[in-house]
Amino acid sequence: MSTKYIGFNEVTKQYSPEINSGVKSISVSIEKGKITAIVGESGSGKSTFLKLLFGLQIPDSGEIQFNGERIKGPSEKLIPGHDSMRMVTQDFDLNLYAKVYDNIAALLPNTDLKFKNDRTMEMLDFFRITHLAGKRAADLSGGERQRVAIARAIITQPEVLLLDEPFSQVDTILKNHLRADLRRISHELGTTIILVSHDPVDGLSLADELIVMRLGELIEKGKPEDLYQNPAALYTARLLGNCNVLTAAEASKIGIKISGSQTAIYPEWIKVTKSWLDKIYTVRDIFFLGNSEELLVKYQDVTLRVLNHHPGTYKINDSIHLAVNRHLDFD
Ligand SMILES: Nc1ncnc2c1ncn2[C@@H]1O[C@H](COP(=O)(O)OP(=O)(O)OP(=O)(O)O)[C@@H](O)[C@H]1O
Repeated sequence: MSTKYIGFNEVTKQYSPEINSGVKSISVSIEKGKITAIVGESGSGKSTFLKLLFGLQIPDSGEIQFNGERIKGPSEKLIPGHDSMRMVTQDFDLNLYAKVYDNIAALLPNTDLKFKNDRTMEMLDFFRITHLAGKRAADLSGGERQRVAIARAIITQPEVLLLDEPFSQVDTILKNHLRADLRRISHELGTTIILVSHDPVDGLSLADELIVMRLGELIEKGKPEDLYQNPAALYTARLLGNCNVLTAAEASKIGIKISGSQTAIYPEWIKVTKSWLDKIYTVRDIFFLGNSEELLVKYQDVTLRVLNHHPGTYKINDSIHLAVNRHLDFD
């Protein structure tokens, strides 16, 4: 049997015996060279997962293995944290009064100064921050600091890069850059990247694998497309897709027979049709999304959100017909 690259085996960490906290009985493996995103609502245990993996927390029970060896807890190491991993936290951990160049170079020893300088310049170039080399970290924007923090984390070529909420401080344009940077790190350097995000869309668009967490438990793991299209849990569909959720009675009212007690319908699975045989829905509100719009429609007391790719076609109070192409039923 081959050794798992990263493996959690029945890992539990509770911060307090009385209240539900931390993570519970997590068993999962993470593959080398992939980008894995841990997603879940606030307090679901995502950061705890990352801290346990890096060795900043020790499990109450169970074990975490990396390359066949147990991850040591903070009390077992002189400097907490695994030597083959680097973690970028939300506060970036930069020396604010040092220049960008020195923040990055400081991670390399002085034994080979040419190598140190070449490697630092390479990192600055890789992250398109050469022009910031002489600026103090304190004078950078949030997005710039983030790139410096990631450059600093990968200059020593760690096997694993752990990122806690990397997208929390960046706007949409920077988010696109950061996403591309992380893909490049993964593809060109072969670094295994594990990131935590409270916005599942970030995970959907970037990760090779998603781990879905809720209340400290692992709900499911899989490829983003698979989890989006065929989630095992309603929680996953809600988290990833902002789906409509109907009870069996509500579904029946709009002519859908389901096999469980609830059904999930993504807004893009509903089409506006021309058929006069279908039920008549009333457009109650319209939310412009740029290249599409979301229609809030109502039939009796059932409200649905529908994605319309042709903004401007409908007005509030218009009567429309709908066809539900797909739904996911849950017990
Ligand atoms: N040091 C701590 N002491 C006590 N409870 C903690 C501690 N750290 C986390 N918790 C609790 O453990 C649970 C999981 O927290 P964690 O930070 O891992 O979740 P998260 O999914 O990363 O949340 P968020 O998205 O809000 O950052 C939460 O209920 C939290 O309140």
